[in-house]
Amino acid sequence: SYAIDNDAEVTPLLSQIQESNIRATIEQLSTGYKNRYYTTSGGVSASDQLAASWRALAGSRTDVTVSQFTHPSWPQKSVILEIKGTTNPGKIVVIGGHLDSILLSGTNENSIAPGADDDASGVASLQEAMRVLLSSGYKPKRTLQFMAYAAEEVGLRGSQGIATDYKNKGKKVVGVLQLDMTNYQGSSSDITMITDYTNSAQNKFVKDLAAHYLPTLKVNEDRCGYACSDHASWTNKGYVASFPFEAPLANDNKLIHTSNDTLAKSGNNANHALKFSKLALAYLVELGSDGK
Ligand SMILES: N[C@H](Cc1ccc(I)cc1)C(=O)NO
Ligand SMILES: [Zn+2]
Ligand SMILES: [Zn+2]
Repeated sequence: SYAIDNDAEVTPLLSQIQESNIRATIEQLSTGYKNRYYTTSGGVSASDQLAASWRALAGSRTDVTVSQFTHPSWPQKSVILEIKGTTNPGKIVVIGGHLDSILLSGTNENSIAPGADDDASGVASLQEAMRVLLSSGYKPKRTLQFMAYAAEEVGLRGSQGIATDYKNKGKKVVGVLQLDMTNYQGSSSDITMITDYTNSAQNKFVKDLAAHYLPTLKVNEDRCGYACSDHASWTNKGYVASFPFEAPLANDNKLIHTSNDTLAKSGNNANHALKFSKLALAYLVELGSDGK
């Protein structure tokens, strides 16, 4: 069962989450490259530059490491930042989003695929939670891992490679949260919990976290109908995963996978992504602070 009993730590950290930082990261990722496709120079550079910026956020903390996960059959690497747990480092809490972008019409070296919502928004949301946890000096009991997956758009391939590796090595991942598309508010609801290819007990925990820490937010649920993002890679390997999404299926961002998936289409702000960044921080601290 999931306890929600770390208000003393979570509440002050939540107030440090800033929309302007999330917006800046979405801007950088969606305009800094023509595309972030898993086989192009833009896709490779985006991975390398994200690793560099996460290393900068890590600063001099000796309990933090940044690595790139090499995938043998394509050039874009996934990026992983780890904050090692203090008393229970063998238990791992994972939060992820995907780094790559795509054009439905086909993607080559010069394609314009900004992927601002899909999924710069998810990476930016988790990165802002990471920044606050790192700069505050917060030390989790369990290990926290932040992941920017490669090659999600071409079959959840980066997360599948990582989840398979973790399973083969018997790594104890206690929970996974996926952030894919967090910044387009297609409906009046704030957070839509995806119920297929996810874990119902953890989904309830995430809903309870929203009710406890973000009580003004409207939370509902919906199905994807297929393995629609990286949470499915973890679920398929027997891990516990949840996927809070930007809107019900019927109201999701219709501009994804086109050259019009830009920050401008979300009002040039990250107000919606801000909610997911706060939810992510609450998830990481509540699950990361458990001694067992
Ligand atoms: N198909 C997914 C986006 C997506 C995810 C959930 C729902 I509901 C609708 C759409 C994708 O492109 N992920 O990169
Ligand atoms: Zn996506
Ligand atoms: Zn997509």
